[in-house]
Amino acid sequence: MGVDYAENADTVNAFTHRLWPQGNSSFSEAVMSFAEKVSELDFMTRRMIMESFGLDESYIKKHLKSTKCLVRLMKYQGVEETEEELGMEPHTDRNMLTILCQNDVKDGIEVKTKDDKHWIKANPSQDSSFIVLGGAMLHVLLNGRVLTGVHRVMRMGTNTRFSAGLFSVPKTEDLIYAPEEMVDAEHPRLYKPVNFEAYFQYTTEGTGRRDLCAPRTYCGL
Ligand SMILES: O=C(O)CCC(=O)C(=O)O
Ligand SMILES: [Fe+2]
Repeated sequence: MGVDYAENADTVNAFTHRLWPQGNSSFSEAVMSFAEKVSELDFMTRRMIMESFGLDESYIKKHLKSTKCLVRLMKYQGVEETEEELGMEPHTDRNMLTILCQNDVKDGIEVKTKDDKHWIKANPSQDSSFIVLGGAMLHVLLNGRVLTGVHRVMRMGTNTRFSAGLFSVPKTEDLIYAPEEMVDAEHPRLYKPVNFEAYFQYTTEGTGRRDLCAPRTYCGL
């Protein structure tokens, strides 16, 4: 399940109320506290990435204000000892940045190698580690300099895996495009300006649903 605008107490409480009409303040508080703390990590990570490409402070501040956070809570039932089943099909995330954490069930999320040949288990190095994935909009914004890894979730082992993710999602109607600083002779512009909602529709209901190279197909130059 997903809680949109998880940084906002009113929207979180409204979501909680739909599941527990009598209220469930510990659920609301857990979602808001997760959103607040993991958002800090999201902001810090995006800031570091952007600074490393020489984008200036005013651009970064404006960018960080242009996103909202979606918190998703996922459950993958365990399987029989010798079995292995797909829990979430291979995809790339559409948003800016995704930060995932999970319970102590180690195996689950897998990332495809760039040569498209192998799946690598992306096990967190320790319990307190997060998995960070670049989304399609960050890829477009940074003119392809941060990749959007193809990933999937496998169900293996008998234990149930839970994961929680914070997805920073554009909330702006403004078109998303790479600033001039990201474009030069070595890095020609790769994408046309893109409207996130339209891209979302295209990859949800349109022909882009299973397209693992959707940015290129949808807005590639
Ligand atoms: O559950 C996970 O670890 C991954 C979930 C995921 O990839 C997604 O929600 O986009
Ligand atoms: Fe994902």
